[in-house]
Amino acid sequence: MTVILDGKALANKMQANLANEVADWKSKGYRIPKLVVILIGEDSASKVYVKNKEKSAQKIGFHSVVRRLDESVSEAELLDIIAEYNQDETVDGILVQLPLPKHIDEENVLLAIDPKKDVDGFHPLNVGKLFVGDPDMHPCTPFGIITLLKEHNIELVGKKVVIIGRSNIVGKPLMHMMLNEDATVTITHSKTKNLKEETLTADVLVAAIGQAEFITSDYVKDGAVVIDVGMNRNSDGKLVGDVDFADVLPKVSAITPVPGGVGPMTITMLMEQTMYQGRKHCGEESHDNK
Ligand SMILES: NC(=O)C1=CN([C@@H]2O[C@H](COP(=O)(O)OP(=O)(O)OC[C@H]3O[C@@H](n4cnc5c(N)ncnc54)[C@H](OP(=O)(O)O)[C@@H]3O)[C@@H](O)[C@H]2O)C=CC1
Ligand SMILES: Nc1nc(=O)c2c([nH]1)NC[C@@H]1CN(c3ccc(C(=O)N[C@@H](CCC(=O)O)C(=O)O)cc3)C=[N+]21
Ligand SMILES: [Mg+2]
Repeated sequence: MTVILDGKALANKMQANLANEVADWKSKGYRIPKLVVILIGEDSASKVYVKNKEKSAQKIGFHSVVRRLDESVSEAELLDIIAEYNQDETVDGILVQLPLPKHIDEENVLLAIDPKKDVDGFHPLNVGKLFVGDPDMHPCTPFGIITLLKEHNIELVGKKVVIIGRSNIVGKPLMHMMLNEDATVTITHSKTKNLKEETLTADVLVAAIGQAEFITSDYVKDGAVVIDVGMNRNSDGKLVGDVDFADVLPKVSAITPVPGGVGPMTITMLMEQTMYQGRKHCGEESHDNK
């Protein structure tokens, strides 16, 4: 029997738990966590993610601020705005939506965010902590994938995990998290020779490519677990993953759908990490309910 790894269901459950915790804090007069999302320009895909994040934050009861900046904002202005939120003690999490306009250096921006407020886990300090096996703030998409697999008791110890895609926001951090779970990890990319030879060895196959329905059943070993990170529009404008779901389904033991798989988990981990910071700063010593 094939298990559909329902990210939406787990996201709803985890977000309901967070909402209960926030309601409890409210009743005690504690300060409520605040998440600031900085969105630059008019990229419509980015706006959808930002809207989903805002919806979840409001449902949980967090203070949620979306700071929209014009495409033409300078790097210096953006760094000043980040510094302002770093200093603001009522702000627990700061996220700058990627990708950035070309005139802004991504590394400078990620370095500017206080690592303690870096709910995306993209600051080099947090990246380094993950690399040495002592993570603090995690990148949300890979963290969501690990959380979903654990919820379904899918064993990772000693398993062969093959990741397609080596981005800093998905593939590379997931490689480290899988290593920290004692999996044996292979990472592949556009220069990989004989990709299929690699993917056919996978007990757990993760597609983070950005190409609609690229992975068909001939890439997948019988009984594998398939995780689809992709968010693509197909020719009819429908949201589809990097995996051809219907083609692969009969072959796998478990699979994530798109939508309703990894996406909602990404947002939930963002909320969890905002709460994680909030738990340190919204307790009895800081119950001024700002
Ligand atoms: N669900 C969620 O929460 C999230 C979804 N996404 C989605 O996941 C997908 C990947 O995102 P992201 O990691 O940012 O993507 P990037 O575009 O940064 O990276 C894509 C990776 O796929 C590799 N690749 C591209 N084509 C091929 C190919 N034909 N064969 C093998 N490897 C290939 C690239 O190789 P190379 O390095 O050689 O170029 C690269 O490493 C996108 O669809 C994105 O929208 C992203 C983040 C969160
Ligand atoms: N600093 C930064 N952090 C990010 O985490 C980040 C980013 N920049 N840039 C863009 C990518 C992409 N990403 C998604 C998050 C949720 C959904 C999501 O909610 N998907 C829903 C449905 C989407 C819809 O409403 O159609 C689903 O899969 O069910 C998708 C994609 C976060 N990213
Ligand atoms: Mg990218």
